[in-house]
Amino acid sequence: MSKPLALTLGEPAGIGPDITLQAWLRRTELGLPAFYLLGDPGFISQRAALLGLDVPVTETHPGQAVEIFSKALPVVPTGHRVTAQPGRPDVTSAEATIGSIRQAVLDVKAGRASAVVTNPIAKAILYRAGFTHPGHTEYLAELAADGGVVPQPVMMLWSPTLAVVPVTIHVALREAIEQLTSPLITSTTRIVAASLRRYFGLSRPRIALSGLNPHAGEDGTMGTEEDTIIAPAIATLRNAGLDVQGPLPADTMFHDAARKTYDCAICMYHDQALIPIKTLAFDEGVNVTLGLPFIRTSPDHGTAFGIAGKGTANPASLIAALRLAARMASQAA
Ligand SMILES: NC(=O)C1=CN([C@@H]2O[C@H](COP(=O)(O)OP(=O)(O)OC[C@H]3O[C@@H](n4cnc5c(N)ncnc54)[C@H](O)[C@@H]3O)[C@@H](O)[C@H]2O)C=CC1
Ligand SMILES: NCC(=O)COP(=O)(O)O
Repeated sequence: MSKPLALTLGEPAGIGPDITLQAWLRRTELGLPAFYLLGDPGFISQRAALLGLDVPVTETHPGQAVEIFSKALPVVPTGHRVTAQPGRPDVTSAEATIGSIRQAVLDVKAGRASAVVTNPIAKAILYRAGFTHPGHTEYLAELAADGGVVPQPVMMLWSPTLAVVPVTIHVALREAIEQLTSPLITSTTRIVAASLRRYFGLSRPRIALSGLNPHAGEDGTMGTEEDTIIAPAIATLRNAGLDVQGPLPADTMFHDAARKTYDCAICMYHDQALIPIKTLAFDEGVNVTLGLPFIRTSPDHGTAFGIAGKGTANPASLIAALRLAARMASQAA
């Protein structure tokens, strides 16, 4: 791969810096794709020293990152000084965190990077600093807007054993039910099907849609959204030639045999989708944003403030995110 991956700073008081350093240290052993970190070189050197990790850091620009990567961690400065202490987040880091996401998108749009990989952010901390987007997923869609048109971003959590998509994303459960419509389900499913074809090489992806209510509504006795919203969406999708099954009871669609019948499970709300994958594949799960004009992946976990700066953070999910971004980029090339 000729272009590097652009890796964002994330919340600097969290484990993002720790897992970035650990991933770089394992680059040769694991044959990782080249990446550069968008952040403050001095800050990342300090975290390496705190963790006792021998990671040389080189301040650079994206064009030199691939060459530098074998010898040092390439860091592209964003112009924000970072002073965060592990486990003690505060709003003063917010601009550095947000600035690195903005810069990563500029880099990928300008062809300087092959994909965006994000380190975890602490949403509540960014909200306190005035950030108005629920999370990366929605913010990246705003940054991807073309001529004022914001694409629909779709959150997919992917692992070798399971891929899941929540139709509604970062909203309260009550609001998720209100947001649920047949057009939202069909547009989400179309984006998922197109992305599985384009980036994952599945010529005819098999998609399973969950119900919303217990037992998928039990014939309308435990809720009617299956009949009034989800089944009509499935009919539209089948008429368009997509391989879609459902609505399936969410409690019985994730066991071993059931998972073999589909390539991706589309669920109606955040926890319905994310609980099964984080239970089955926390270490290798990757959060992918579909529907954007560029590739974005991320570890499936959050900032883990309790273990930041302690040397116990597992870099496996970030490593999986780096690998998947590179795989998607080469599949799409
Ligand atoms: N993509 C992103 O930016 C995401 C950000 N978050 C944010 O993270 C913050 C904390 O969220 P939580 O629900 O506590 O989830 P979390 O994933 O940060 O932590 C959950 C548990 O898993 C452990 N853990 C997480 N990652 C680990 C790793 N790499 N190695 C070892 N142990 C690990 C933590 O120590 C904790 O016990 C929130 O502010 C949330 O908004 C959460 C998920 C994704
Ligand atoms: N639970 C997943 C999550 O919070 C990740 O959100 P995003 O920041 O990638 O939009």
